[in-house]
Amino acid sequence: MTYPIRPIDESEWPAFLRVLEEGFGWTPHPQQGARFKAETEFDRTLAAFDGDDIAGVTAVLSLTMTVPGGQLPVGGVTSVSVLPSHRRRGVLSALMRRQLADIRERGESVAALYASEAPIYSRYGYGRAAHELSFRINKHASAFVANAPQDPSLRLRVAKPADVRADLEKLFATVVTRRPGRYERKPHAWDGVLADEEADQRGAGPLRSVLAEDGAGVRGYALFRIKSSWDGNGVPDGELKLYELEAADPAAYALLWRSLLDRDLVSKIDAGTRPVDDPLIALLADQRQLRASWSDELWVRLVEVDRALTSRAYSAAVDVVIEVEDDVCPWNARRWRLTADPTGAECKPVEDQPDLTVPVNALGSAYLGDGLLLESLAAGLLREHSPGAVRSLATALSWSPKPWAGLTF
Ligand SMILES: CC(=O)SCCNC(=O)CCNC(=O)[C@H](O)C(C)(C)COP(=O)(O)OP(=O)(O)OC[C@H]1O[C@@H](n2cnc3c(N)ncnc32)[C@H](O)[C@@H]1OP(=O)(O)O
Repeated sequence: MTYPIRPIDESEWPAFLRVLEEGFGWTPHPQQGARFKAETEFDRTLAAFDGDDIAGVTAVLSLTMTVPGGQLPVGGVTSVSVLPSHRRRGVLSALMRRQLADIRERGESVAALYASEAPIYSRYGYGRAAHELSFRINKHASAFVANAPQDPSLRLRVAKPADVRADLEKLFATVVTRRPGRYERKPHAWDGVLADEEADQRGAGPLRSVLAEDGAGVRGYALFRIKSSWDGNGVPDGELKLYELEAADPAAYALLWRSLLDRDLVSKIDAGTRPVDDPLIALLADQRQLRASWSDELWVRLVEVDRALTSRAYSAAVDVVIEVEDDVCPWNARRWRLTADPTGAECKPVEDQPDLTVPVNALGSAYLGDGLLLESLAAGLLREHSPGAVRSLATALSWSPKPWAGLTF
């Protein structure tokens, strides 16, 4: 069976939303639904129709994402859902193929997404490109190393987040270009970050902020909620749930963490998503106390391999012929010679013998600099024809800091 696919217009939003609600088993509260609609780019939605009814949906957000050495327009794939009555009939596959063709036509060479489940997207050429750590720290075991940075000119300011939105936006704009995977926030995204209706609080009180600043301005901020409680013996046992901690420099970063870890009446700090190379790991005297858990974060798809590979910077020189396997975007499936060094890159179609053969999702997983090509080689998922070719490409593609988006889209 085929299901005709087209973008929806605004009048079809309730039907589009219903498919998302059914797929995710989720009901947005009215303000959440309004924010969601406001950030939807209707000309970038797609719906698969069964007669007059929508059976499956997806959408793209036009993101400006940091990649190694710069920023790039990236198709941020979101809102993927197929009605439970229509699952496993190829609706998602049809939507994904059409969406990738649209993204290419739009001129974006890279697509990215957050996956609800890890097994879904590699078949469409997406690779696991960034990871996150969650920390669950006991305040009483959170001492810093003796040489943690300190800056006496820094002071803390407690403020209602909505009152300091301009400061938060300004600081965020200075840090967003520093780490691959981060993307610029539009006003709707900030509305979501700062949303504070009771349903957003989930029993953990209002959104709070603390800023680190000096005479010249704000150098960092943290956004969090506190769920206060006392145990049966009357000992304070509050929990601080951290949403964001951004800082322009190490001293502001250390001060903000210290202010959270030392918070009175709090015994546990739950940091839901942090980068895998979070400087807090080095600051803590006892890293085991992070009680970290690890998960995939962003998935990346090279929609046009050559343009994507020439749109980022390289850590080292490389000259390899890559044979790319790609069933979903056949224009990528050929041999490419990548010649790159820290001053620039060129990627040309060639007929030469390949140095390595890679599925396109392996390139996506290496694109933001996480160094995952060597992991794929060790797992037997790549074919190396010239010894050392994978290591050479992996070294050139690797980047510091490690990729992390930090906010679901
Ligand atoms: C970026 C985001 O928005 S992530 C959100 C994704 N959405 C959800 O998780 C909501 C709940 N789930 C759903 O709506 C649906 O199950 C979807 C969208 C995940 C899949 O839609 P379907 O139309 O059933 O997928 P489709 O029939 O095209 O499946 C294609 C292939 O993927 C496989 N597949 C689909 N979903 C999954 C899954 N969750 N886990 C493992 N394999 C899957 C199918 O088995 C099929 O494999 P095959 O080609 O070897 O037969």
